[in-house]
Amino acid sequence: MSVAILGGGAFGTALAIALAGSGPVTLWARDAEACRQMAQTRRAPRLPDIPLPDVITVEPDLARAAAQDTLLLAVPMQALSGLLAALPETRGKALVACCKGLDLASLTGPSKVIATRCPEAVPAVLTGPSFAADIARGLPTALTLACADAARGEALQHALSTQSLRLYRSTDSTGAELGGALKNVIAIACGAAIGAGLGDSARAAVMTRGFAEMTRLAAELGGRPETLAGLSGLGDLALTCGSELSRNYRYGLALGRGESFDPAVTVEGAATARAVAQLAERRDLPMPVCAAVARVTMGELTVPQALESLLARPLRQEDPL
Ligand SMILES: NC(=O)C1=CN([C@@H]2O[C@H](COP(=O)(O)OP(=O)(O)OC[C@H]3O[C@@H](n4cnc5c(N)ncnc54)[C@H](OP(=O)(O)O)[C@@H]3O)[C@@H](O)[C@H]2O)C=CC1
Ligand SMILES: O=C(CO)COP(=O)(O)O
Repeated sequence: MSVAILGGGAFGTALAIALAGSGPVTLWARDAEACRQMAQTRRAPRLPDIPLPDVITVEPDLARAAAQDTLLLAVPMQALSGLLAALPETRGKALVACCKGLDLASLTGPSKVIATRCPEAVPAVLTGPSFAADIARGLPTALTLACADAARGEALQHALSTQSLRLYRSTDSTGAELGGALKNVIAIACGAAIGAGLGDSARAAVMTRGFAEMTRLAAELGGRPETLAGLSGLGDLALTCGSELSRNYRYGLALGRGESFDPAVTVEGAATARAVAQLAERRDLPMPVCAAVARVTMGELTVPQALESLLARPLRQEDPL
């Protein structure tokens, strides 16, 4: 199986470094000058401490990179549809989404975006708790490889696992991708809670009620609740809501402290919160934490106002769904 990674940011570079131990890998980035520098210096700008092994070919030409038979899509979620539209023939290829979010234009996750843009390809999702720097350093990591086609999913699981990167397989792409998308929204809420000085107990409450919202929306959209309890849901929620290495969590911290945040940093949870709020409204689903994150990140509510509205909700039974 020949592999190309499309997207030369932190995660794409980390995956390329991890997979380089198994054989040749192609790494495509959209900026030709950045590609030239990476090829020359064997360092990537978003992961500068770890050298690129020689078996990684840095490829500025998208068509040449996309000639490989397995393509790992490691661009931000809102860029996925445009990238897919630019790909040449993808018939029969495995297109593995590595992005975590919902597409604002279609309100769908990456596997549906792939199925819409590239109907002849086999969509899959690689998701779960993993910081790019950990993967690139070869620290032990467990992720979910989800593919509705069980046989192709098993082949991908074996091809993309390494000694330190352990993939578990699933056929529930919807549940897996929603876990990865929604945990970013909850991580913003947890960061805001800590940033506003509300304490660790409040963070645990937000995580747990946020997890109920994740499970509720995933079940509504056809995902399996047990998938949400796995690496792609609960596992990634635990990592992202508790570590300042997470950009979503750090963004939430800044919101809670009333500080600014660098707009150039990739924060997937903000757009995803807006998509979730629209989906929840259309389907009349209670998603109060996600709705609060959407309104705070759009500047419609302050963190104290969001807190007040969450605490004013009627008391209810503790049902996850
Ligand atoms: N970093 C991490 O620890 C993890 C990230 N992920 C997910 O991976 C995805 C990518 O994140 P990450 O690599 O960290 O983000 P980065 O911000 O590090 O990099 C984003 C990359 O995407 C490129 N890009 C942006 N827009 C486009 C576009 N329209 N077409 C082509 N390339 C584009 C950027 O190019 P340029 O530099 O030219 O702007 C950059 O190389 C996200 O969905 C994230 O949630 C998943 C697990 C872990
Ligand atoms: O998805 C991640 C960890 O699993 C990375 O989280 P951030 O995008 O918040 O940095």
